Amino acid sequence: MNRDLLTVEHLTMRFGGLVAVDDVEFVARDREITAVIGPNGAGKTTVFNCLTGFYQPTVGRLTLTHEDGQQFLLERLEAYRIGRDARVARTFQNIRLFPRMTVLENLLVAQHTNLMRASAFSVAGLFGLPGYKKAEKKAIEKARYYLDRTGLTPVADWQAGNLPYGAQRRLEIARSMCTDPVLLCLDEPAAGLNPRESAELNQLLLQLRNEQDIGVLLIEHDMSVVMQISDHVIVLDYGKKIADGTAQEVQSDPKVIAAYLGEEEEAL
Ligand SMILES: Nc1ncnc2c1ncn2[C@@H]1O[C@H](COP(=O)(O)OP(=O)(O)OP(=O)(O)O)[C@@H](O)[C@H]1O
Repeated sequence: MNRDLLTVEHLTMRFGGLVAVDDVEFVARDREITAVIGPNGAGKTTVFNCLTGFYQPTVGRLTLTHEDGQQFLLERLEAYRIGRDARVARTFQNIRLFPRMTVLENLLVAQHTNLMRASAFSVAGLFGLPGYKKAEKKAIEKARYYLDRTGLTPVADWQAGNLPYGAQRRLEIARSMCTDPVLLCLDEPAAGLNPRESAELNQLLLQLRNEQDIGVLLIEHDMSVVMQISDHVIVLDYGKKIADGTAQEVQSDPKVIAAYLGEEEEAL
């Protein structure tokens, strides 16, 4: 079994009287795709917002463990440290690229922090430090690598905003990968994709899982994506976890079927 990457314990998020996430617990493993699913309003995005520092959970412990054993308690970190130090990357339901920059530029901007560090945060560093030249070369190599992995090399010089929708989604994933994440959180990556684009996305996510040392956490409504690529599925309903298992297991779970059909649980 792959090692535990993210451990979520007693995660609770209240907004006034509304309990959006209610004592949720799960584990996401390294080199696995873990899907978080559930009907509208189940609390999926709120879980992501707690993991990535947009919200401070009301209660809960979110432990991310790197391969070398170093642990990060995400609920105690500021959002920028969750990205930079704990190495959690995220995409959003709505595409958030720099539309007027080229595809390549989008991938280089993602590596801005590393480049600025190599320049010692100075103009002199930009022109004089050998470390900067090396970092710049590495950034370009990494961008080229992910252009290749995501099939975007032929459109590297296009403005990102002019790409077809499916390619924009792949670029968002490539951009996240350029920040060297150990955990990649994708919020509805298949939203708005046609069946062909959706199949390409499946291939890309499986390839990343197989080739990179990362865990993928996925919120997705498209069940063809969830069932085909997830190693592990967590189902939320009204903020509570109602199922946790393989795609096959949760698919046949009566509680999950009832939640999706809107039936009363007591009626089961
Ligand atoms: N900032 C907020 N303030 C108040 N209520 C919120 C806030 N964010 C989310 N909620 C509420 O929390 C509940 C869970 O919302 P959330 O967006 O996490 O669900 P979801 O499962 O991601 O839904 P969807 O599939 O529709 O995106 C909903 O009732 C929502 O209205």
